[in-house]
Amino acid sequence: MENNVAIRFEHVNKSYGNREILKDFNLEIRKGEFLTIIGSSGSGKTTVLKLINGLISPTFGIIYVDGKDISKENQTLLRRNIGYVIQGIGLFPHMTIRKNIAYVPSLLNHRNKERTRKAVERLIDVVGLDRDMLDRYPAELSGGQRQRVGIARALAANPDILLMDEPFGAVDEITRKMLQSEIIRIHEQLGVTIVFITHDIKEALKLGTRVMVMNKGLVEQLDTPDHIRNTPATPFVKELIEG
Ligand SMILES: Nc1ncnc2c1ncn2[C@@H]1O[C@H](COP(=O)(O)OP(=O)(O)OP(=O)(O)O)[C@@H](O)[C@H]1O
Repeated sequence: MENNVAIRFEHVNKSYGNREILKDFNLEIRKGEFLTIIGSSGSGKTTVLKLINGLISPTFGIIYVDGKDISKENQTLLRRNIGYVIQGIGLFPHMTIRKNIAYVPSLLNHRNKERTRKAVERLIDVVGLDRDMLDRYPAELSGGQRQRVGIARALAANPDILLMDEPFGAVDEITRKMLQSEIIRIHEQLGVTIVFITHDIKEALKLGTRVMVMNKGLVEQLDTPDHIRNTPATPFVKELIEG
């Protein structure tokens, strides 16, 4: 496998009981790509994300991360290299923002407090929050600010891959726009591979270097935002674009 491939699904099938959710699913995501996934509810988007970080296993088929078959990898190490951001990220309410961000193995493991402090400050800068928020508690932040902390925490492990499941779903339109600009900047700055689920076609087209449209466990179209916009491959994609 070429070494510029971050994630690869090879003939993956995922069933829950006798319900087949993904059918002969194939996907290659290159390193540094920003892939957005959009599609009907229940089409298997979250299933794809959970398969990447080994939270669930395929029924058939193989998933490779950085060229390695993940079923043969140490799951803890795999997940350490993959950040996961979900809507309304569960911050620890009794810990300050500083502690919440530092609460990852790579920062906890070394005893160098100064290094941890610097790393946390760098992360809070990266997600565009003021440093004076570090000593507050999650309840003292707005929803959008908490979401930024969630991203900072996911980045704290210095992951190669960032999985984001509707991370901006619960915030107002203005905050959403700011978070979108922030994640584009973070992607450009850190070169991390991002897989991002959204229900908003505008968001999918704005953020993605490629967009995957899913419907009922199948890929309707996987293409650049321009191609999706200008040459929708199926009636489903056309309807999505025309809204
Ligand atoms: N643990 C489970 N057991 C049984 N069925 C499941 C399980 N997890 C998900 N499903 C089903 O699999 C299908 C795909 O779920 P998934 O969460 O991947 O969809 P999604 O595209 O992310 O949907 P949404 O946009 O609504 O979040 C759904 O029909 C869901 O009900």
